[in-house]
Amino acid sequence: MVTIEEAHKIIKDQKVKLKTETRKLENCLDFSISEDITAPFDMPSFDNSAMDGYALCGISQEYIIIGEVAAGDKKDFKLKSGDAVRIFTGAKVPKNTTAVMMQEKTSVVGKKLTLQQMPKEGQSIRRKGEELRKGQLVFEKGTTITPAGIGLIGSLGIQNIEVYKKPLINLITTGNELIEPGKPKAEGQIYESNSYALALACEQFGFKYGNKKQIDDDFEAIKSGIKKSLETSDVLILSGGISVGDYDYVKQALEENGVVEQFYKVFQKPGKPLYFGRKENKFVFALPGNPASSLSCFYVYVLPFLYRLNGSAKNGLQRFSFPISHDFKNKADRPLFLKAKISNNEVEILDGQGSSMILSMAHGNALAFIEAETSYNKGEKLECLLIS
Ligand SMILES: Nc1nc2c(c(=O)[nH]1)N[C@H]1C(S)=C(S)[C@@H](COP(=O)(O)OP(=O)(O)OC[C@H]3O[C@@H](n4cnc5c(N)ncnc54)[C@H](O)[C@@H]3O)O[C@H]1N2
Ligand code: MOO
Repeated sequence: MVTIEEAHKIIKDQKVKLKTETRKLENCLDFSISEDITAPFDMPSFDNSAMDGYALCGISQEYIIIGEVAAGDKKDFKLKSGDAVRIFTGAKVPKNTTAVMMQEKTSVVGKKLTLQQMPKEGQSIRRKGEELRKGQLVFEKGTTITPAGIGLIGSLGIQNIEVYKKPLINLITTGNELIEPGKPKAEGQIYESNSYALALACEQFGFKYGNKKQIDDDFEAIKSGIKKSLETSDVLILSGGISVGDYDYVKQALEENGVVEQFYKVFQKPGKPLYFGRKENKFVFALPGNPASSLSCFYVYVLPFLYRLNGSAKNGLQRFSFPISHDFKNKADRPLFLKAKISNNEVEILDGQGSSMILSMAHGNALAFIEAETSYNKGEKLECLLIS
């Protein structure tokens, strides 16, 4: 049995080989970049108008309109004092432009332009390089690409990005009692739900699983299922069959497949029988079968490791401390990850904390962490991991 800190350290200390690939801009969402991205040119790359209106030379109330420039035009006017040019948003401002005045503040008679207010120098001009300078660091290696990030990289004219490959993840659930949702349920059976929760937890954070398999509590079937799944996994996630019952075959089946235990059992609730192992560059998390235990262990241990394999600078769920909305005492000798709900800047520990109970997790949005044998008074701050 290891402590939570020891388990995290063992996971963190694993030597991993990160693989990279080149991906097209549009296929990079949630990938982590594997080399710094710098601006290839100033952005904007030329002074341009922020408004539809008139580019003006000199500060005055009246000007003569000498031409027009629209977005994308290559025309190159050189203004003299008193000149104005009709201009549109995004168009390159002519040389010697002092300011741009939006058209709503102007009136035009023939070629004569009259302003309703005096222009201010530089008004409504987006200056070359005001957002980014050529060579400036845009994204550090390890940054996860968001939609805005894709927009920014695209605006820099970059089409192919060097990213870390995502780990290949396979899922195996075990248990004779498990049947697929949608099928009729016999006495003693329950619907298999962990694979759905785990698969979508992967997807929520930008990871996809390759395949999922449901296997009965049969040693040979579990052993060969693991062998086959390992062939195509960087990370194999199992659920169930990892405790000490007569039909809990997962640990032995992993060992017989050459997986080497890195830790087994963590001093925590839920998720005590959590197992972590490795076979060369393949990693295995065997999560306890109880639905709340498997998902908590995914959030607390598997997710940070997936981020690591993904080359991401992130190391797990976001953590925040919130005042607790009621008194709470952890009477247990183990630290707890409690299903909790953050609302109105307070955290409430929800009813229904059993490891088999997923209702409170589904209604909540956080896991609150409490040390063993610790009390909290209403208003005291409690550390929470945000799950949604
Ligand atoms: N004698 C002991 N018994 C148990 C201990 C212990 O220390 N000594 N630990 C308990 C703890 S803590 C946990 S957690 C469970 C974990 O057991 P397993 O990982 O072997 O899980 P199973 O026995 O296969 O299943 C537990 C529970 O969860 C349901 N389950 C399993 N898989 C799924 C699934 N894919 N979808 C939905 N529900 C699932 C299963 O039906 C069981 O009710 O062991 C305790 N026992
Ligand atoms: O440690 Mo288990 O996950 O509580 O039921």
